[in-house]
Amino acid sequence: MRTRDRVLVGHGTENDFVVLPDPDGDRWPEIRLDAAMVRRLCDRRAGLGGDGVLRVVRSVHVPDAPAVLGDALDRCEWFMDHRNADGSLAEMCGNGVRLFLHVLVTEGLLDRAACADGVWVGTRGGPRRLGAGADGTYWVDMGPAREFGRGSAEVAGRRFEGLAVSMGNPHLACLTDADLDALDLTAQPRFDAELFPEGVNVELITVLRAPAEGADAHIRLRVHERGVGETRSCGTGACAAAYAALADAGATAGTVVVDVPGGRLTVDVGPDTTVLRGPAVVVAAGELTAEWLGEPVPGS
Ligand SMILES: N[C@@H](CCC[C@H](N)C(=O)O)C(=O)O
Repeated sequence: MRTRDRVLVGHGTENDFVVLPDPDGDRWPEIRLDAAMVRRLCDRRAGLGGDGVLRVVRSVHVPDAPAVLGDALDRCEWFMDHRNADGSLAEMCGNGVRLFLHVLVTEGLLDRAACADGVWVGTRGGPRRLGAGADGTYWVDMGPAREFGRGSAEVAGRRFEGLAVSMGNPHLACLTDADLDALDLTAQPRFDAELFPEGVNVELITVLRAPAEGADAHIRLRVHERGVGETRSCGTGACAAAYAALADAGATAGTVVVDVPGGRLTVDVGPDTTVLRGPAVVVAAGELTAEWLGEPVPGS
């Protein structure tokens, strides 16, 4: 009988994840980590609860890694195999990838000193460089934001216009003067399926301090995530929102402080880079029980 499975729960600005260490790819193959298992793990009452699952696996054990990483496969020892809470795959996760690096360090799979200059990690959105800051936070360079038009979303009967931005995954970043606290984000926003054939993460953003020379811009956002629902934070959403706030002010670069319901992130937008910084926390570590897994219970 298989020994019980090690599992961790953690979060980045309260965007929370179930983390499954599977370095050699033999514990959680696709056939076992199917959509139904992801939904069970993320269930907040009958499972551990989370906005998604992160499988910590070496890239060589991920069947689709060569296709998504190409020549970068050699420099990406590790692969962040991310799933949304509904079981769907996502290309990228800005909060998850910081937690992923933190787990590599805390599980003894990577030396923290090795992250000082940055390490490459594989994702379905391509390779990403990330590292540990001296203050205990983590950073990730998402590469440049890619704008692909304007669109709109309907949230609780109200229409919001925004920029379509890819951070590897799709976003609609809507600047608004609406009272963010008063918005009901419980239902899936309606969106333009032609612009977003794979679905979209919708950010509603208010500008607290507009981008200006010599001072960081400051924005606040709420987000409805594809495959999850409203979450307390979204790292790629913060990057898309920072890009949209800068673009609205006619800027293409700058630092933007992003307040999310679960905390604070910082985004540095440069000509070819989007560097996201923020915390990552492991809350608990333990084992899944045979009882929950539906396997023979030892001693019974
Ligand atoms: N919370 C994440 C984004 C996770 C993926 C997203 N729901 C999608 O389907 O694109 C983040 O921190 O970026």
